[in-house]
Amino acid sequence: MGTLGGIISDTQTELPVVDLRGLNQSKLHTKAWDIAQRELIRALQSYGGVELIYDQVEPEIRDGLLDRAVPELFAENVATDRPKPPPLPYHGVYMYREGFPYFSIQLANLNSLASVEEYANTIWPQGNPYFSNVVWNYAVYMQELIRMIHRMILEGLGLGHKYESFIKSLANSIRLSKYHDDISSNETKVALPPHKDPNYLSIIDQRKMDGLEVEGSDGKWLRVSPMPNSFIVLLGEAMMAWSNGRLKASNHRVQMDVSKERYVVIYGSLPSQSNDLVSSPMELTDKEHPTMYKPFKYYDYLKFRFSNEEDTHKDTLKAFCGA
Ligand SMILES: O=C(O)CCC(=O)C(=O)O
Ligand SMILES: [Fe+2]
Repeated sequence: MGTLGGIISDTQTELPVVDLRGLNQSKLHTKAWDIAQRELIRALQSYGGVELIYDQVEPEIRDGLLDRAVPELFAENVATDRPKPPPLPYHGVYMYREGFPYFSIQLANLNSLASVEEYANTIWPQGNPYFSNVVWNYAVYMQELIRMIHRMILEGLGLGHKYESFIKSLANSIRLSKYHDDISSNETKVALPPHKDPNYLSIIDQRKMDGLEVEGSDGKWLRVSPMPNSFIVLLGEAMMAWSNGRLKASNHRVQMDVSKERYVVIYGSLPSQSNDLVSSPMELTDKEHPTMYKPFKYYDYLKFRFSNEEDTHKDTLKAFCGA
């Protein structure tokens, strides 16, 4: 344990760990940055996921979000007063999976404190400054981290010059999730079935309750048990397509004792609604890497994917836009 700026473990039983402590975008191309970038790419090529040690987020914000703001939100019965299904799958405010003790609230187009306040006002008519501030402060920290990861990915693929325009094309979202079933047995079971996220990247903060499992290249499930100062990052299908399959989308699931409550926060990057074409740059196609996916519109793919949810496509993205 403990190599600075590099990989700590990449055995087949654990997700690789990359240390980002001391790094930021003013440290581009220092030795530590280059090592971390290389190891990040390696992890995303073979697992589609990585544990990042990142200590820039104020502990009061992380604790406040997961220990207070999110539980208080779910205490408002947002999970039981289920409104109509959202107009766009994975994009409305409310999400759940039929038959699983999982419920999630997504705040899309997260671009200002006012956008969080607007949502908070729908739950608490007098507003809830604690909730709004903690969610927005967390989003600001995540924005910095997600930019750093995208920069490492683009540079690692030799496309650093596309970074600014890529970042401009992104939207961000935050999902607040709760897992719990009102049962007395302490049985461990699948609480969220295996899936790939459709977006570019997901940064998961689960803190005290484990449950996330990532499929390794040998098909075995790796139990993820992040350290208190780390985050789990998973690559989604849009990034796999953009990278022309050079990076892999992580297949993952949640397995846990659902008689206990588990809260999770996921910050994500995805194509913006006004410009949602996912098209792999031609630099990533050559003889050894023929085109894997035709350019596609992200929101069309979401509709396809979620209208085929019960379908048994082994690879939904390929079925939609495979070349
Ligand atoms: O709860 C977790 O750890 C991951 C949840 C997840 O994969 C999702 O909501 O897409
Ligand atoms: Fe997921």
